[in-house]
Parts: sequence; C-alpha cells; structure tokens
Amino acid sequence: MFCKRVWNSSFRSLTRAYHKSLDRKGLAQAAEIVKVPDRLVAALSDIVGKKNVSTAMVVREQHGRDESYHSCCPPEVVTFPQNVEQVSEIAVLCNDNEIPLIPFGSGTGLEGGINATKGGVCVDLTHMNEILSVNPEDFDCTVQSGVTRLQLNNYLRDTGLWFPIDPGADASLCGMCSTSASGTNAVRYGTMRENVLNLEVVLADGRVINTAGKGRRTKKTSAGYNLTNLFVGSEGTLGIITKASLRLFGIPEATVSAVCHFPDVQGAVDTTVQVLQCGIPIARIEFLDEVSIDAVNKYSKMDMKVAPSLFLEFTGTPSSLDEQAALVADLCSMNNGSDFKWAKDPEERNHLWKARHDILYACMALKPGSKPYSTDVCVPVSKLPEIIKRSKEEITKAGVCGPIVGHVGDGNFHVFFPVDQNNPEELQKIQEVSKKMALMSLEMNGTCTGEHGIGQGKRELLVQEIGETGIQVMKQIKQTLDPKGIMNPTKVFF
Ligand SMILES: Cc1cc2c(cc1C)N(C[C@H](O)[C@H](O)[C@H](O)COP(=O)(O)OP(=O)(O)OC[C@H]1O[C@@H](n3cnc4c(N)ncnc43)[C@H](O)[C@@H]1O)c1[nH]c(=O)[nH]c(=O)c1N2
Ligand SMILES: CC(=O)C(=O)O
Ligand SMILES: [Mn+2]
Repeated sequence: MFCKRVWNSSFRSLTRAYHKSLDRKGLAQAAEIVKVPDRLVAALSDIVGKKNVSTAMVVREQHGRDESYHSCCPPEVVTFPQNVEQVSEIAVLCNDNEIPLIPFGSGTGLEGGINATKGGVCVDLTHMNEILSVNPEDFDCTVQSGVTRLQLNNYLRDTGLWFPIDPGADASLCGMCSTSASGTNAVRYGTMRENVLNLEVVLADGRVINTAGKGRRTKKTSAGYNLTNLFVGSEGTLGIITKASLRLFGIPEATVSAVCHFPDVQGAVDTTVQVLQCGIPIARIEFLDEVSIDAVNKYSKMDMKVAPSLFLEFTGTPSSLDEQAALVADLCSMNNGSDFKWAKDPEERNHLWKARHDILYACMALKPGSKPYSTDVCVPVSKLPEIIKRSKEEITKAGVCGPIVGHVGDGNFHVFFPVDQNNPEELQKIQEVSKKMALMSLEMNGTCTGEHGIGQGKRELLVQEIGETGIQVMKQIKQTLDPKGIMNPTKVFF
C-alpha cells in the first residue's frame, strides 16, 4: 500500500532539491559558460575543415535545444566530423583544454540532453551517415552514428528485413542507443538495450573502443563486463558512439491493425494486462485516453469515437493472425470494448500508425505555441490500471491539460503536457503532477523513465530511483571514463 507520510516527505525533499537545482542551473547559465578561445576554433577547423565548423548564432541555436520544453542553451562551437579519427581528435583537443563536449544525434530527444548548459563544443554526427554492412543471413547490420532509423529501413526494404525499434521521430540510431530508446514495437521486439550487438565509442580522452571487441557481432557473449550496455542509455556522458552493430528481423508475413474504444480507462488497461497474461504475441498495443483521441482526430483528420482506446497490431502467418485477433477481440468485449475497427490494407494501417507517431505534435496543437513536457513512467504491467487512474486524478486536480498515451504493453505511458513557456505557474503545476507520478511509479517498483532518459529533467528522480550508493557507483564509472567531466556535463547527474 502506498504510504502517504513517506510520499509526502520524499516529495518535500524532492521539491527542496529541485529548487536548489534550479539555482545551480541558473548559476550555470549565468556564469559557467565555458568559452572556446579562437585558437581552439582554429584547431577544430584544422581537424574537420573550415566548412565543417560553425560559430554562427543561427547554427548554435539549432544545436542548443531538442524537441522538449527545456530552454535553449547554444554551444559555443558546432563541429561536423566526417569520420571516427576526426571525432577522436576533437575529443583530445577538448579534453586537454577542459572544454565541454556534447554529442548531437538528430536533436529529437525529450529531456534536454543536447542543450549545452555549459557552452562548449557540439559534435554533430549527421555527416557520418553510412550504412557500413548488412548481413542478411546473420540478421544484423553495422551503421555509422548519423544513420537514422527510416534511412536504415528504406535501405533494407528489398532484403525482407527491418529494424523495428521506432521512436516516433526519425532519430539517429546512435542517438537511440544513447537514450536507450524504444517505442510502439518494444512489446514484441524489446528496446535498444536488447538489440545492440556492439558499439564503437570515442572516449573523452580520444581513445577508441569496440564495446564487444572489434568486429564482434554475435547475439550471445559471456566475455567479461557488458560494456555495450554501459554505453546504451549513457546519454553522451561517457563517450561518443560512432558506430553501432544492430540486430535485424524478418518483415512479418501478414499484418493487421485495429482500434477499439472503451467506456473507461480501466477497461482498456485491463484488456492490455489480460492480453499479456494470456501470452498473446501482440505486435503493438498502445493506449490513448479520450483527450489524446480528441487531439488525434483534430490533428490527423480522423473521426474516432472520443473515448479511452487501444490501437492494436497483430503480425505473423495469416492463420496465426486470425487466431490472435479473435482472442483479443473477445478480451476487448469482455471489458466492454466496442466499435472494434480493423485496418487491413497498408494505406489504412500506415495512416493509423502515422497518427500515433504524431501524437506529441497533436497534443501540442491543443495549445498553439506550447512545447512538450513529457512524463515517461514505467511500472510492472499489473500496476498500470492503478497508476493511470491516479495520474488522471492528479491531472484533473491540478486543472491542467494532460493527454495520456501509453506503450501499455510495456507498462510505460506518457502524459504530454503542452507547456506555455511564459506561464511559470502552469509549469510548476505540471512539474508537481509529473513528480507525483514518478514517485508513485517508484513506490510501485517502477522507473521514472522507460525510454526518454534522464537528461536535465529527471536528475533528482534518478537519485530517488537508484539510491545514493548506486549513484556513487555510477559517478565512479563516470570519473574513470571522463575524469575531467567534459562529456555532456550537467546531464544525468547534477
Ligand atoms: C515526435 C517524437 C516522438 C518520440 C520521440 C521524440 C519525438 C520528437 N522520442 C524521443 C527521441 O526520438 C529519442 O530520445 C531518440 O533516441 C533521440 O535520438 P536523437 O538522435 O535525436 O538524439 P539527440 O540528438 O536528441 O540526443 C539525445 C541524447 O543522446 C546523446 N547522443 C546523441 N547521439 C549520440 C552519440 N552518437 N553518441 C553519444 N551520445 C549521443 C545526446 O548528447 C543527448 O544526450 C521517443 N523516444 C522513445 O524512446 N520512444 C518514443 O516513443 C519516442 N517518440
Ligand atoms: C513521444 C513519445 O515517446 C511517444 O509518442 O510515445
Ligand atoms: Mn513513447
């Protein structure tokens, strides 16, 4: 049972720490920007070529913020290296001169991970965008850091293979490694953590390592510590990922999608839990509350019933697909689901999933000019009905707009609060609700972030989640790999 007293005291200490952190951040922004002297800009030009270095404000601002509400912090210099040797030389230069170094994938993150809170040098990896090898018989591929997921899947189209991890945005694959991204297909294929075989990483001092050994790309290994998964989710704080070997999968023989509406949240979430408990190998199961459905109808020109809903997808052989779909349709009706609509042809299915992937923008369109503040809690799936119900109560109590969207098959869901950056009272209410949700999640043995990462926004929650000793160990690892603290400072830890 959730203990109110414990919760209140953790919330108070969290709020205190948060205000302290705001002070620190304010200081960082006002006084701790590390200027990059002209001689170093010249040295960077020598490394990557003059046209691949920029100090222009417009370029710096483009690299100073991601897609989230976190305020823009431009780096002092933006570099566009062409190969791993150049990345390594940039690291040596920054390390010798104690200049912050911030890796930039494609800037679609949602926790302010690329924002250069201390200035420094941004390493934009988009020019390193070669697909280096595809091994269809081994179901794997190796890509440079700037390759995006859609680029890879377009390239793979004729091979009958695909890389299924799909954050809605067309993110870089190494950026996805860095945040341990997932998305709607994780219920079937797992997250980046389960799908990365090897990484090439440039460390802070310029050394280059292959986390599983040079050229290694096996599905299994018991060889020493798991360095690959140390870098997955490290958000640019331990090194720069310049190459990734990834698992691939066969494109399923047949696919069908469906939408089902429910009279209440409970029915939709109970259906999800039962689908998983029955062991049905569902490919996607996504929850949208009535506020999100309304947003999607408006933004993606659809006319779905405005009610808590599930978007579902089944894949397999045509016969297995019929069996799965019939079972799930039965579970939906047992939980009072209705208006079960199939999307069978590819165009219809693509429209449905495009609308799902655009939800973040659909929710922002509810309040023009707003920026997204996204929660990302993830709980054991049996706890989902309770946490979604209680989150909804908190959103209503706070009187803010809070559409709920969930990768519910993984116990993961988001509230996409549209934030008016000129309204501090609203921002505070949103921060309070999202902190309450995260603490509820921790209380239920969940996490504050299932897929977006810690970035700037969840640093205090990380301490609550991992505990002081665990944080100490994380910091010792950071200290070993980056003793001067140049790699993406102020992210993950204060
Ligand atoms: C519309 C929409 C929808 C979604 C999402 C975003 C948007 C805009 N996301 C979030 C986002 O797409 C996800 O976090 C990506 O992994 C970010 O990849 P970028 O390449 O954009 O990294 P970006 O450039 O934003 O960087 C993110 C972090 O990784 C670091 N980094 C980037 N490249 C690196 C490299 N090569 N080496 C070391 N560090 C590096 C950066 O320093 C930063 O800390 C998401 N996510 C998700 O998991 N599930 C989802 O469902 C969605 N959905
Ligand atoms: C933004 C995000 O994580 C989603 O749409 O699921
Ligand atoms: Mn998501």
